[in-house]
Amino acid sequence: MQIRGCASRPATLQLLEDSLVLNYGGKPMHFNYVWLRDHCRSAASYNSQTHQRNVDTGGIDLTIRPDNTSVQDEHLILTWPGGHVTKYSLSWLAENSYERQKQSRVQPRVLWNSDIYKNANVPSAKWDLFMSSDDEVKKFLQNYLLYGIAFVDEVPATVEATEAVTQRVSLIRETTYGRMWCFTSDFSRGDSAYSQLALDRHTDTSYFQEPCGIQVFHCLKHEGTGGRTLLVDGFYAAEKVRQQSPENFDLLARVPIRHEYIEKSDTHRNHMTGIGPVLDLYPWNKELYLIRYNNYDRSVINTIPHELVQRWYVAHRMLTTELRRPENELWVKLNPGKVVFIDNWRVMHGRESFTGLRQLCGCYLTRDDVLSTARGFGLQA
Ligand SMILES: C[N+](C)(C)CCCC[C@H](N)C(=O)O
Ligand SMILES: O=C(O)CCC(=O)C(=O)O
Ligand SMILES: [Fe+2]
Repeated sequence: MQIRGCASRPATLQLLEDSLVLNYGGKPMHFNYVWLRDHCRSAASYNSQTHQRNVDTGGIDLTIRPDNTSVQDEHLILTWPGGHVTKYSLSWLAENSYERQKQSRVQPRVLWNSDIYKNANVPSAKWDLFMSSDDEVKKFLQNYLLYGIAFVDEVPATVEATEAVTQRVSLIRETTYGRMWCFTSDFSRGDSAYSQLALDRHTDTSYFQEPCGIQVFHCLKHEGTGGRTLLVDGFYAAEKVRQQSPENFDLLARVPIRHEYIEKSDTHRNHMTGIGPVLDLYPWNKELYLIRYNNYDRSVINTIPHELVQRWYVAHRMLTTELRRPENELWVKLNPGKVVFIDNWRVMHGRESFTGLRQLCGCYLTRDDVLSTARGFGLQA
């Protein structure tokens, strides 16, 4: 069937056994009949006020086929057995087709090494404007989404002000470390973060089944030396592995690894485990969306046979080599006033060893809420 309207682009339809092929805008797209009934946007099938489905999917005949199919005025019109009519705009179908999804990215990003990030001259937000202007928050979030890190400067050096900054973009994710936490090297918790030791690049809470989405740091005080913060774009490194060795990349994406946090003290008892691959990808477009990399908290590997163990270590080494390239390291001294937001699903953090009193406060944020705020500003997230 070939249909040509005056202002419309040509569209052709081909009816198959359980699906139809729509050729529109030069690309063939396949739509399954059950899918087409299930996604019907008619008032009876879909509540456009609440954006919720009314159709009882469980009641759709799995061998359903439309009695009649046509394209008119840039719309696909289907008449189903029983008379129900479904109307889709061709642009909606194109937008929501698998073929389109497969080609597009969920999250546009700028992958960086130290030079790329520095040359981009990404501005920091300023406390005053950040607290009063939605436009400033929007710009901040755009940078955060692209780079996986973003800064707010001139923030009063208090826990309250730090909390207020985070409330502009998300909800705080309370964990065993508290809601807002403030810590020094006092070993108050059974973890090396509470020491003066250097910490190699890592992601936090890899021992959660869903690692925290965002980490916020604000150094309220440091009377001593060292203590700089290290930031490394894990996705930049992972993509280098993908280029060099698709097999290694694939292994890191397939082999499940356990991380663990065990704390037994007079005041705290915790035993957390999370299981997942080092690299998590969306299956349909192979886009990377999460990296779990914490050599301190990685637990026993006993879920794979020995030949795979050897191959996994080789792949892990390749990733580690990329992560450790000096040109990929961004070092910043977090002075009081500078708040950093870190995408804990993407960007690794670490720190230099230090002397003296160093007080760091911050919190974790829920990823869903940060992304929701971003979408509210019209950003792609
Ligand atoms: C940030 N804060 C100090 C509260 C917690 C640190 C958690 C440290 C843990 N090894 C991890 O990497 O998850
Ligand atoms: O002390 C720091 O700068 C960061 C320590 C750390 O990795 C953490 O708290 O998660
Ligand atoms: Fe950490």
